[in-house]
Amino acid sequence: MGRVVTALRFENLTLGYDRHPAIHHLTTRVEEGAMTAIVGPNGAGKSTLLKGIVGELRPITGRIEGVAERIAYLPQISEIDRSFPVDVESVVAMGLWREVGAFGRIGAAARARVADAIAAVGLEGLERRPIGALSGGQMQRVLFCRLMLQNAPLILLDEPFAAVDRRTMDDLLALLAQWNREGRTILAVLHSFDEVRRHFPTTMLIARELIAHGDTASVLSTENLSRARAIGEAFDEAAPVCRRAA
Ligand SMILES: Nc1ncnc2c1ncn2[C@@H]1O[C@H](COP(=O)(O)OP(=O)(O)OP(=O)(O)O)[C@@H](O)[C@H]1O
Repeated sequence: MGRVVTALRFENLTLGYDRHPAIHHLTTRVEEGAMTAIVGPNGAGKSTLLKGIVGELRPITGRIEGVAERIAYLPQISEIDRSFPVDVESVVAMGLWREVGAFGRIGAAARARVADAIAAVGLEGLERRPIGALSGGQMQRVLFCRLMLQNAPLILLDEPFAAVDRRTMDDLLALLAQWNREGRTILAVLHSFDEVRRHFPTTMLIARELIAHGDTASVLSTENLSRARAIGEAFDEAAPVCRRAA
């Protein structure tokens, strides 16, 4: 057995908006090199959890430990502005900004890496196309390509296969598996249990709180899923701030 190292530790973590908790009292850990799906009903707090990990949201209570210095984060596609007049190659090259700086010139070696990454996601020939003129699947390939260049040990993805065709999803799942084999930790918010069961060995099921976290087959039990559904349905958006002891 290899050494098991904790990548992320959540300690009594509560995250929310205007002090109103979206997810509360989460205590669990994600091991380094895990390939974990985050699932739960609509409004369960899945996107909120990713925002907490990247530091877009500060904990209301509790903490997150072990966050890698470099995180590659793919937000929901709806949060990405595609009207910005920029082409495929430029968006992909942004994946190198940590290495070359925001306004740095890209040298020949970096340019070759960008070209290789574009080829790896099957987008050769589209380098100069404005991102506003891409299909949903092509755009998601561009974003995965940028993630690839970020070369981060921790990769967070929020519904990466929404609005993509079957072929693109299979190609992108293969990329995720490859990144995971390279030792990267992957956390992905997903809705399709088929993909979760087939490709993600571990799953975290949340519904405003942690329902279960562990090996995918046990987490996605009928009992756990109906508990998650019941908590999701019972949640009162107008409820007062949580009173449970911290
Ligand atoms: N910017 C915000 N301001 C206020 N409340 C928010 C904000 N973003 C999310 N929420 C609320 O926080 C709760 C959790 O939302 P979140 O987006 O994390 O859920 P989710 O599990 O990702 O849902 P879905 O599967 O529908 O994308 C919801 O009640 C939502 O209305």
